[in-house]
Amino acid sequence: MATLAAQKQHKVTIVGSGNWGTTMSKLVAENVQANPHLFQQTVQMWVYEEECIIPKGSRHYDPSSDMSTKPQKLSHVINTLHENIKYLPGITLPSNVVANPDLPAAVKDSTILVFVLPHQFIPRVCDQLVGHIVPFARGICCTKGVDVSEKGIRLMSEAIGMRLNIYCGALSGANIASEIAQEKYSETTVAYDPPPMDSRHPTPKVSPSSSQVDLISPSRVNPSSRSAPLIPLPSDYPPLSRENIRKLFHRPYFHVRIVDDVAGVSLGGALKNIIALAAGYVDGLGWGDNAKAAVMRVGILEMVRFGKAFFGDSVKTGTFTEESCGVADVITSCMGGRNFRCAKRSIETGKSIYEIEETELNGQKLQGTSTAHEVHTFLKSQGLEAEYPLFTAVYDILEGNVKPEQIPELIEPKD
Ligand SMILES: NC(=O)c1ccc[n+]([C@@H]2O[C@H](COP(=O)([O-])OP(=O)(O)OC[C@H]3O[C@@H](n4cnc5c(N)ncnc54)[C@H](O)[C@@H]3O)[C@@H](O)[C@H]2O)c1
Ligand SMILES: O=P(O)(O)OC[C@H](O)CO
Repeated sequence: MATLAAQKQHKVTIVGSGNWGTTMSKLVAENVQANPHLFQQTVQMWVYEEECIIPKGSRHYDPSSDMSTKPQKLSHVINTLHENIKYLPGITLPSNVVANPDLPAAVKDSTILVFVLPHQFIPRVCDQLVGHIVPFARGICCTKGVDVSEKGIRLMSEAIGMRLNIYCGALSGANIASEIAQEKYSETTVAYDPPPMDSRHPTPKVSPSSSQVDLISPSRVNPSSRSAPLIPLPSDYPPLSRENIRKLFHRPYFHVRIVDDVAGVSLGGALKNIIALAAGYVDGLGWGDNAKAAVMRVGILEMVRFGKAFFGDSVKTGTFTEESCGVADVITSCMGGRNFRCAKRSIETGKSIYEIEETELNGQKLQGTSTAHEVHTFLKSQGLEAEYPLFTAVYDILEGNVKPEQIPELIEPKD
């Protein structure tokens, strides 16, 4: 009788430990416990090390303890208290989350790398990862942003995939981290279109109602732009099929829908942050919900136009209009996201949004401000600023070239 080859389990590392990074670590750690045949039981969480002190309002505050009186390494505090007191206070992390400030050690032998850093840090962190990851690792990018350079525009998943020569999918949705950390129901979209070599078993249907889940098409990350061909996953690991990737993220409170449109999912997450700034501006002016809905409508149209214009036919309109990563993320971000809140506060207080970010976010980072600049740089290089009046208006507001009160005239179609 034939014996089955001994199966290894995938080691998972979360690269990032901010508000979303820590939430991701929590839900992934719960899922590896639920799937011990697929995943190793410890989830490494890379921490960009800093010193912190337990604040007075924390449930862990104890004036007789060093942690409450002397600055401590954040990674040490997380591993001792099982709580990220700085970026996700009040949430207990499973004990199988291990905070690790040593990047090469955190990713050593990991076959699944989940990237959850603010997008401005991705290129430098990827440079530090070169030579330290297994060559057959696969990535999932949960970062919302784009990578703009003199060469043009790339998705963050592409920036990761090309730098590390790995396949990288994307996860994005209407996902305000603090709600998910409290296990309140939400949906997300995972774009995972794995190389055929990863799906040794037939890919099961994920949701019969989705028109997109059955499609297996070539990777959107152009393999020719890699320095070498993708390295197949060794056969003693479970296949990294869509279903197994889904098992890593899906929770009873975090519902995953899988699509194959990596570009659409990534662009939805990046561009909605510009729209959320516009929504914050009009709300800060006291213009109410109709005005917010107007900038959301125009923003969604620009998002679709942008995707189709610069990422080709692989981008599906439905990704923006039907999935959590599109319209739903625009809505949630324009109601309660940090970009929305900080833009609104900047109008209400007369302070710059950068000052609000610095003084009110306790180290958390806005993505919309830099994305507005990056998208503008790219559009200008194409001579197409006028085709994207809302994105351009937000850039001009940030630069002080126009006032938020001018948004209606700026986004009005020109004959
Ligand atoms: N927070 C959310 O609700 C949420 C939800 C979905 C997606 N996202 C996306 O996830 C990504 C990460 O956001 P977040 O909310 O986890 O982070 P955050 O804004 O809460 O925290 C900032 C993080 O950046 C780290 N950092 C600071 N300087 C650094 C450096 N030089 N190099 C590397 N890291 C550094 C900090 O240690 C911290 O972990 C963003 O792209 C964001 O848009 C966030
Ligand atoms: O708080 P924001 O504005 O970074 O948005 C958070 C998430 O992206 C919402 O889905």
